[in-house]
Parts: sequence; structure tokens; C-alpha cells
Amino acid sequence: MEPGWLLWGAAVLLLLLHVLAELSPAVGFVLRLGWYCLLCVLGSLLAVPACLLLNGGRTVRNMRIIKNIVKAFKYFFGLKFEVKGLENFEVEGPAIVVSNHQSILDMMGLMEVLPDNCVQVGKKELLYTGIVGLIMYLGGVIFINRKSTTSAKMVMSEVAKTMVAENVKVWVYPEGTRNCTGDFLPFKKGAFHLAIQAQVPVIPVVYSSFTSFYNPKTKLFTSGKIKVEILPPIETKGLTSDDVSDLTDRCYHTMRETFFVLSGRPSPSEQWGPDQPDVWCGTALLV
Ligand SMILES: CCCCCCCC/C=C\CCCCCCCC(=O)SCCNC(=O)CCNC(=O)[C@H](O)C(C)(C)COP(=O)(O)OP(=O)(O)OC[C@H]1O[C@@H](n2cnc3c(N)ncnc32)[C@H](O)[C@@H]1OP(=O)(O)O
Ligand SMILES: CCCCCCCCCCCCCC(=O)OC[C@@H](O)COP(=O)(O)O
Repeated sequence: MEPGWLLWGAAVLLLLLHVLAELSPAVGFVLRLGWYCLLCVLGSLLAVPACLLLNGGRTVRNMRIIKNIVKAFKYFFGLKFEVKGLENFEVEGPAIVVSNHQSILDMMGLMEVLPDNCVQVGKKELLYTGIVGLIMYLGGVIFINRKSTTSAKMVMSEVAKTMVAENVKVWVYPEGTRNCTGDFLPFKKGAFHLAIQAQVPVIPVVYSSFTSFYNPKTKLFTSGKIKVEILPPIETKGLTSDDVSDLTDRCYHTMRETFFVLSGRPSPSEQWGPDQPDVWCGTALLV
């Protein structure tokens, strides 16, 4: 077939998909999310050779390459980020970054602000997403088995040692799973054990609620603005394992308050997590 016809075919297909997306929100949602996954695959196809050629293998230096590619994704979805407090990342040496986790789209928000020398903790299932898993591996993502607390704790303890030796920051989603309910889930304690074991500061990062432009339940996915705030580091020097719960509580409350301010919503009565946790995405791999 002639290239001219192929181009025409592609243009007509795109137009058709666009019309379909406009007519049905559900179709639009699936198409946009599919397009996001495709972008991740295409981005990885570009990033894998670049990482291997420039850095030779699994290293946090690859995160720079990944970050620069992913930062272009937002333009395809009409997403805008408004970032405050980037200077709070400028701490000497390693740290634990904790942030709220609403969706797989968070990966864009993550790369928008990611400091140098910072790797994330992710569920091991992500390794099985083909080339996307490979790029995460090459970027230095630490994979944990959430189904086994013992093995997850062992991996995290090892990380406490290496992050200091290798001067890297570690980004953890302390809710432990995606949560698009417009509130926080209770925080798991791994990140805070890690910070105290390594005696490094915790830097909280908060993303405003996605619910106004993204909601998998109602099949909503439009353009939108996300406010991001990097809060001042919380020191852990001198704290012991007895202080883990207090540190967890403190971060939870500060971040939750900031979340409601950034989302322009009044804070519901102070409580530990939502009344009825509604974790719509607990078991699926991606959506
Ligand atoms: C170029 C284009 C490319 C496109 C493609 C993109 C590529 C982009 C590249 C890169 C981006 C990568 C993005 C990745 C994003 C991934 C996100 C996720 O996958 S989020 C899910 C996984 N993450 C977590 O789950 C962490 C948070 N979880 C924890 O920290 C937990 O605490 C965990 C897993 C360690 C344990 O889980 P428990 O469910 O058993 O939770 P508990 O209740 O906290 O722990 C049980 C008991 O153990 C103690 N414990 C926990 N950790 C401990 C420790 N280290 N030492 C001692 N005790 C500990 C606790 O204190 C608790 O005990 P007491 O209840 O207090 O008595
Ligand atoms: C099979 C080929 C398709 C691959 C396309 C995958 C593209 C999406 C990659 C985005 C990475 C974002 C990582 C992420 O956000 O993972 C979800 C986990 O944090 C939490 O998992 P869960 O809510 O507990 O299931």
C-alpha cells in the first residue's frame, strides 16, 4: 500500500476515535487510558536503548532520561501542573519522599517534580508489564512483594542501608495502593521505618484530588489542573522504632490537611481515613 493511503487511513481512524470519544464518555475514557498506556510503551521503546547506551544498565541515572520523556505526556491529555515548594527537595543526601497515590496517571506527576538520584518503591507485578517493566527496572525502581510483609520488610531494610551508601532518595506511596476516593487511605508504616532506620528526613509531597477530571467509576477523563506541593522535610535524627507511629500520624495529618487545601475542599471531620474505604482498584494490575 502507498504511504499516502496509510496516512489518510490513520487520519480517518484518529478522527473516528475522536468523534467516538466525544459521543461516549466511557469510550473516551478507555481510549484516553489506552493512549496513555501506548505512550508508556512508546516512551519505553525510546528510553530503553538510550538508557543502555548512555548508562549501560540498571542505575538511578536513567531516571533523568525517563523523566524527560514522561514530562511530555501531559500535553497529550491537557493536564497542567502547578508546583510549589520544589526547594524543599534540596536536602543534602538521602531522604524518603512520601506522596499520595490516586492513579496510574500519578507517574506523570511524579516525573514532573522528581529530584535527581531518586528511585521509587513499586509492587513487583509492575515488572511484568513488558518493556514498561524493563524501563522501571533500568531506572532502579525497588520492587516489593506486598503479599509478603516479611519479604517486603527485608527488601526495605536493605534499602535503608544502600540509600545511605549510594546517596539516593527513595519515593514511597505510603497508602500502599492507588486510591481515587478523594481522601487518603491509612498510611502503611514501611516508609517511616525506612526513614528512621536510615536516620534520613521524610519529605512529604501532596497532589490535589483528581476527582474533578479523572474518575474511573464514572468513566471521566478530561483535561485538568493538578496542584502539587512539596512540604518541608521532617527530620528523623535521634528517633527510634518507638517513634514510627507518631511520625506516620504526623505525616498523614499534615499531608491530608494540605490535600484538602490544594483540592479546594473543606476537610471532613478529622478521622483515620475515609468512613468506608472504597478501594476500587485494589486488585487490578493497572486500571
Ligand atoms: C520513558 C517512558 C516510560 C513510561 C513508563 C514509566 C516508567 C516510570 C519509571 C518509574 C516510575 C515508577 C513508579 C512506580 C510506582 C509504583 C507505585 C506502587 O506500586 S505502590 C504499591 C507498592 N508500594 C508500597 O506498598 C509501599 C508502601 N507500603 C509499605 O511501606 C508497607 O508498610 C509494607 C509493604 C512494607 C508492608 O506492608 P503491610 O501491608 O504488611 O503493612 P504495615 O501494616 O505497614 O506493616 C505490618 C507491620 O510491620 C511493621 N513494619 C513495616 N515495615 C517495617 C520495617 N521496615 N521494619 C520493621 N517493621 C516494619 C509495621 O510497623 C507493622 O507493624 P505494627 O502494626 O506497627 O505492629
Ligand atoms: C501489558 C502492557 C501494557 C503496559 C502499559 C503500562 C503503562 C502504565 C505504567 C504506569 C506506571 C504507574 C505505576 C502504578 O501506578 O502502578 C500501580 C501501583 O502503584 C499500585 O497498584 P494497585 O493500585 O495496588 O493495583
